[in-house]
Amino acid sequence: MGTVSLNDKYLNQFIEKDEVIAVQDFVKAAHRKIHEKSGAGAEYLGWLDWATQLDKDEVSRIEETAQKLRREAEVLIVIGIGGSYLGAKAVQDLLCPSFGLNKMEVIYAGQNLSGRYMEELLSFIEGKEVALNVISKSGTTTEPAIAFRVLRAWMYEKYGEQAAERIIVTTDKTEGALRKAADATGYTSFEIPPDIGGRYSVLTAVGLLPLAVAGVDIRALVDGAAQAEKDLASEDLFENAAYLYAAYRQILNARGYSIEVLASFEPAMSGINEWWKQLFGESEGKQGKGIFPASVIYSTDLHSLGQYLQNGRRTLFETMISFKEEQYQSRIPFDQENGDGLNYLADKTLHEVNQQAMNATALAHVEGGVPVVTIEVERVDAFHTGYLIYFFLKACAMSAYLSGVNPFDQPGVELYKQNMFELLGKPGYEKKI
Ligand SMILES: O=P(O)(O)OC[C@H]1O[C@H](O)[C@H](O)[C@@H](O)[C@@H]1O
Repeated sequence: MGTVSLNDKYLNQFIEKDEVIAVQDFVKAAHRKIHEKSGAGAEYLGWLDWATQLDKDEVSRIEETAQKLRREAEVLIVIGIGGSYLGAKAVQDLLCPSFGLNKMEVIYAGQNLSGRYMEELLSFIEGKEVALNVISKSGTTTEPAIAFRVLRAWMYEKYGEQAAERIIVTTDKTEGALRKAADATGYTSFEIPPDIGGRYSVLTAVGLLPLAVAGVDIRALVDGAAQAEKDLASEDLFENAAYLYAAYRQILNARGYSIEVLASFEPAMSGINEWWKQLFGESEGKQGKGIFPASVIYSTDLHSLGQYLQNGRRTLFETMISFKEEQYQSRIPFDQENGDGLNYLADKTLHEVNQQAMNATALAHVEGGVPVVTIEVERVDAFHTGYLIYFFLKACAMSAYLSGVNPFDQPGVELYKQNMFELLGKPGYEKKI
C-alpha cells in the first residue's frame, strides 16, 4: 500500500545532492539522540514507539466511553488548548464530513478567552444533550480551566449530580488540579503519559477519545502511525522521508529561507495546518532560531496570499501536501450553451482540475524563486492520517535537533502567562508591570 512520500522534483534547482549528503552525519547524530534518548528533552520521547506499544485495552476503554457518550449526548464539548485540542480538531476536520452530516457534534472550547464565543456556545447547547471532555496535561492552564468552570456549572445546573456521568477528564496520572477533581468526584478519566508532551499527544487519549466520539476509526489511525514508525526508522536520510524533509528544511533555512508555508489544495486540511504550526513553532522557535511555520489553503489563498508567494520577499519555501487517489467523483457537466466557456473541462472531475491547479502553482512559485517540496499522501483516510502525523512528529524532532534546540520544551510560552497573572492579580504573583 502506498503511504506518504516526498517528491522533490521542484527542489532540484535549489538544492544540490551534495548538500544533502553533507548533512548525513548530522542526521545520524540526531537520530542517535532520538533513538538512544540521549538528546535535550529526552524524557519526552514517549511518542516515538507509542503507536506500536499502545495498550489495546486502553483503546477498548476509549471506544466504550465514546459509545456511551454517543448514546447519551448530541454534543461533546472538548475543552483544551494547544496540544490538548489541535490534534483532535485536525483529524476531525480532515476525516469527518464538512457539512453537518455527523449525528454527534464534537465542538471545542477553552482555546480562547472570548466572551462572545462562550455566550454563543451556551446558546448553541441550550436544550441539547451535552457531555464534556476536559483535557489538560498540566491541569493548570488558565483558558481551559475557565471554560471548564463555566461549562461545569452549566452541566450541574442542567443535570444535577448526574452531570458527573457526562464529564470525562484527560490529564496527568497524578499531578494537577484536574487529576484532583477527577479523583474527588469520580469523573471517568484518562491519563496523558508523562513522557509525551502536548503537541506530540494526538495519538493518546487526548486525541483518541474526541475522535472516537466523532466517529473516526481510531484503530486505523494508530495503525497508520505504527506503520510509519516502522517505515521511518532508518538513520539514513535517503531511506527515511521524514529525515529528508527535516534536512531540506534546515538546508533551506541556512540559506535564508526562514518561513515555511504548508500548502494544501484541500480545505479539510485547515486543522492539520494549525496542528502542524504548533508542532513546529513550539519545537523550533527558541534561542533566536527556528523556521516560522505559516500555512495556506488553495485555491482560496491563491486569490489572496498567492501574490505574496509569487512576488514578495524571497524568504519563504513551500511544502505542498498532495492527495494522490481520486476519492470523490464530482464532475463538471457539459452545457449546451457554453456561456461560461467551460466546455473544455466538461466531464473532468474536480480532483483532476485541482491536481492541475497544484502543478501549475508549484511551477509558478518555483519560477518565482520559491523552493517547493511536495509530500504525497496516497489517500484521505484514518490510516494515512495517522501515518502523516507520525511523519511530521519524527521530522520535527529531527529538524529541531539539527538546528541545535530542544524539540520538546516551550519556555517562551510562560512570559505572557506571568504577565497576565500579574495584571489579573493572581495571588502569589508580584507586580512588575
Ligand atoms: O495540556 P495543557 O497542560 O493544558 O497545555 C496546553 C498547552 O499549553 C501551553 O500553551 C503549551 O505551550 C502547549 O505546549 C500546551 O499544549
